[in-house]
Amino acid sequence: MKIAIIGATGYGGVELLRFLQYHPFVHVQSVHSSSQEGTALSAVYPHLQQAESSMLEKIDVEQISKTSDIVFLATPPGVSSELTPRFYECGVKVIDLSGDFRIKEGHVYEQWYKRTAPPQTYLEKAVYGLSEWNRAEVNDAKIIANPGCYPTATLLGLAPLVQNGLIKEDSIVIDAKSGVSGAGRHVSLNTHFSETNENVKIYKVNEHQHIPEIEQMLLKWNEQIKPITFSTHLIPMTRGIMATIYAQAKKELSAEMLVDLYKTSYESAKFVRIRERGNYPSTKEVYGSNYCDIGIAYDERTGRITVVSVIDNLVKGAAGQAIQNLNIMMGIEEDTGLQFMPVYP
Ligand SMILES: NC(=O)C1=CN([C@@H]2O[C@H](COP(=O)(O)OP(=O)(O)OC[C@H]3O[C@@H](n4cnc5c(N)ncnc54)[C@H](OP(=O)(O)O)[C@@H]3O)[C@@H](O)[C@H]2O)C=CC1
Ligand SMILES: CC(=O)N[C@@H](CCC(=O)OP(=O)(O)O)C(=O)O
Repeated sequence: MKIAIIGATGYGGVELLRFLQYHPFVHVQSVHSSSQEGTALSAVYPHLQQAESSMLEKIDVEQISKTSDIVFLATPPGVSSELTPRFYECGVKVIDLSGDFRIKEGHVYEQWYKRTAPPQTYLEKAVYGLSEWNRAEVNDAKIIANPGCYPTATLLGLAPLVQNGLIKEDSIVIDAKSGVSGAGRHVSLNTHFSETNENVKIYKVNEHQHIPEIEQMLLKWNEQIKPITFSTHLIPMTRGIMATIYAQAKKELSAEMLVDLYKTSYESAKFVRIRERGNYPSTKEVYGSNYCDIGIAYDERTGRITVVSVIDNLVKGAAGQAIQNLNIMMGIEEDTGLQFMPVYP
C-alpha cells in the first residue's frame, strides 16, 4: 500500500512517519509541506536521517492521486475540508487527523470551530475512527475522521458505563490534562516554555471543540445522555493525556463489578488495558505507545464512579490510532506496525 503524508513537518505527521517506516505492508511514497517544498525532511527533523521519501514535496492533489492509494492529512483545521473532497473524487482514501470531518452536522462544527464546515455530502461519507467501537464502519470507509486526542481517552473511558446505562445521564464531568505537544509544533504564546513550565493552566472552559465530538458519540451509544462538563488543562510535560471522569451510578455498584465489566467490554481490544481494582494508570505508563490504560473506582459513600483514562496524545490520540484505522481498512491485524511497549521511564 502506497501512502502520502501531508503536514509531515508537524508533530502528528512526524509521528506517522516514525511508525510507518517499519510497517511491513506500507510504503511511504511521499511527504508534503505547504511551506517547505524542496527541503529535506532531515533538515526539519535531524533525527530522521534515514527516513524514506525524505524530500518534502508540494501538495498537488492530482499528482499525489497518481502515486498513492491512501493519504494522511496531519494538518490544521480547515485544510482537510478543502483537500478531502478533491482526494475522494480522485479515488484516494483519506485518513484525516484534524477535526474537520468528525462532527456530522455542519452547523455544529461551525459553532465550535468558528470556521466553515466541509460540504455536507462529504461529511456524510466520513466515518468516525474510534477504532475499538467502529471497526465495521472503518473497514469500509473512504474517509476516516480520526478522533481527537481528548475524545479518544474520554470515550474509551466512558463507553462501558454509557452503553450499559449504568450512570445518571446528566452527571458526566470530565477533568482532562494534556502535555504541550497536544498543541502542535507551531509556536504560540500559550505553549512557550516560560508560560507552561512549573504551571498548570485551564483553557477553553466550556468552549472546547471536543465537547460536541464527545457528546455525538455518547448520544450514539445512549440517546438519553445529557450535555457533559468537560475541562481541559495544559500541564508541563511533552506527551500524554489523563482524563479523569466522574459520573453518578444509577444503582449501588462495586469496584469489582465495574472492573469486570470493563475487562469484558475490552476483551478483544489489543490496545485497551484495564487495571485491577485499586490500581490507576499514569501517563508515563503509555508514553510513546498506542495503549489506552484505564483504572476504575467506585465510592460507596457518594455512589460516584471515577474512571482514569490515559493515552499518549500523539499515538493513540493521533498517529497510532490513524495507523490502527489504516490496518482495519486494509483488513490486516490491527496492531501491525504498532507493537511497541511504552518508553519508560
Ligand atoms: N498534536 C496532537 O496531539 C494532536 C493533533 N491532532 C490534530 O492533528 C492535526 C495536526 O496536528 P499537529 O501535527 O499537532 O500540528 P502541527 O502544528 O505540529 O503540524 C501541522 C502541520 O500542518 C501543516 N500546515 C499548516 N498550514 C497548512 C496549510 N494551509 N495547508 C497544508 N498544510 C498546512 C504545517 O506544515 P507545513 O508548513 O510544512 O505545510 C504543519 O507542520 C491538527 O488538526 C490537530 O488538531 C489530533 C489529535 C492529537
Ligand atoms: C494541548 C492542546 O492545546 N491540545 C489541543 C488538542 C488539539 C486537537 O486534537 O484538536 P483537533 O480537534 O483540532 O484535532 C486543544 O486542546 O485544542
